[in-house]
Amino acid sequence: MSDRTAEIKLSEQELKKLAVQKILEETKQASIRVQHEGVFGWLPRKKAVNKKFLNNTLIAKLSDVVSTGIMRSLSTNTSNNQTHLKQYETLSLSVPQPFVYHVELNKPSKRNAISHTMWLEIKNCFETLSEDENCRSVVLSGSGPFFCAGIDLQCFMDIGQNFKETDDVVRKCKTLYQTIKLYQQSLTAIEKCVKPVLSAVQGGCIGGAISMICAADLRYCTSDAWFQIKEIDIGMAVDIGAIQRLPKIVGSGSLVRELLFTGRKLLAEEAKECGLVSKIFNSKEEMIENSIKIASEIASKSPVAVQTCKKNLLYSQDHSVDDGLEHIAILNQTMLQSEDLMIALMASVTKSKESPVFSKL
Ligand SMILES: CC/C=C\C=C\CC(=O)SCCNC(=O)CCNC(=O)[C@H](O)C(C)(C)COP(=O)(O)OP(=O)(O)OC[C@H]1O[C@@H](n2cnc3c(N)ncnc32)[C@H](O)[C@@H]1OP(=O)(O)O
Repeated sequence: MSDRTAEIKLSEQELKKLAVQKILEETKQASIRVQHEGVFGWLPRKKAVNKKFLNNTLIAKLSDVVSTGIMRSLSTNTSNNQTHLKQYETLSLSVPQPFVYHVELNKPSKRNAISHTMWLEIKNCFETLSEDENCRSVVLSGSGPFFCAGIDLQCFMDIGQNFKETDDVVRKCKTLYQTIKLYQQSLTAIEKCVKPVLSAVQGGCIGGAISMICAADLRYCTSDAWFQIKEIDIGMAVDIGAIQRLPKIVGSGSLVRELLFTGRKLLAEEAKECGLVSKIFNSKEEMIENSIKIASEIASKSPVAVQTCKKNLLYSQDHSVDDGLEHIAILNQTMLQSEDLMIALMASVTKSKESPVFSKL
């Protein structure tokens, strides 16, 4: 037996002795605890958690994930402004901040009234932005002094023109049904866009434009803004979303009915009071600047977290609390495994002054 083996044997014996001593000591302590706590006193006591140690371990473990995440982000985060922007006839698109898209209804000479082309382009635009990994939030506004005058009245003329092609009621119904469904889908594309949509209203917001902003996530306006569910004055019931969405936004069924049945104007202050808008600004410039700022803050957060919030908000809107909870549990069993969680957690734990960088989604 070498000296070295003897040395180890000796320390093993020593270790055994120490272990026995430790067990006896713990047993003695436990027997004292049993007198006060009953049978649970036999359970060994856990040492107090060393928070600093935990913190450091967490940081060390996460830094690997983060550095690979950041590297991947850096390699894909080409300047957002260079992204090829889709061209539309009735909408104007810009990217005022990284990952923030600004969609403007762009027919100011017609008070941004929604023509057939604009209905189609809104649908296409928001479906595209929902998929676009360069987009994380959207500001929706109207160019010129007026947000939107509702449906372009020419649409009704066009429908009338189509009617001339047949006398048959079923065929006429088909034309109308398809048109209504298309316009509904156009605004639903705003609601279903997984990137939060902030609507910003200046001047008037009439008829179909109210249904439009009801499909957005956030609503702001200027102090000169007014809102009017004008459909009643043109002899029709709203059929593109305000009846379904407005009561869930303002809460007062009485007010919603008053606005629907009378078509009276709702001014900015009252719109804020009832919850239709959450902020009022003094001017359009201030409103757009602040909307972009808030959109930019949203864009700085984990896209996984933001998009999951929006999906679950949307789902929960039309389901029971239990169903909504099940939906988020199923979503988050996947989302919580994303690198985004680690990256955000790391920035939070280290109180980093730099915003965390997330990969595109
Ligand atoms: C299947 C059905 C689906 C959806 C249905 C939706 C229903 C609705 O949206 S109901 C609401 C319909 N909209 C209106 O009734 C608004 C009518 N317009 C106005 O009341 C006013 O024009 C105004 C919006 C209050 C603006 O007034 P002002 O600033 O004084 O400008 P004007 O000189 O009146 O208008 C400038 C220019 O814009 C044209 N225009 C305005 N609104 C519409 C519109 N909705 N459709 C088509 N064109 C509109 C107006 O004709 C003027 O055009 P010019 O060529 O300069 O004459």
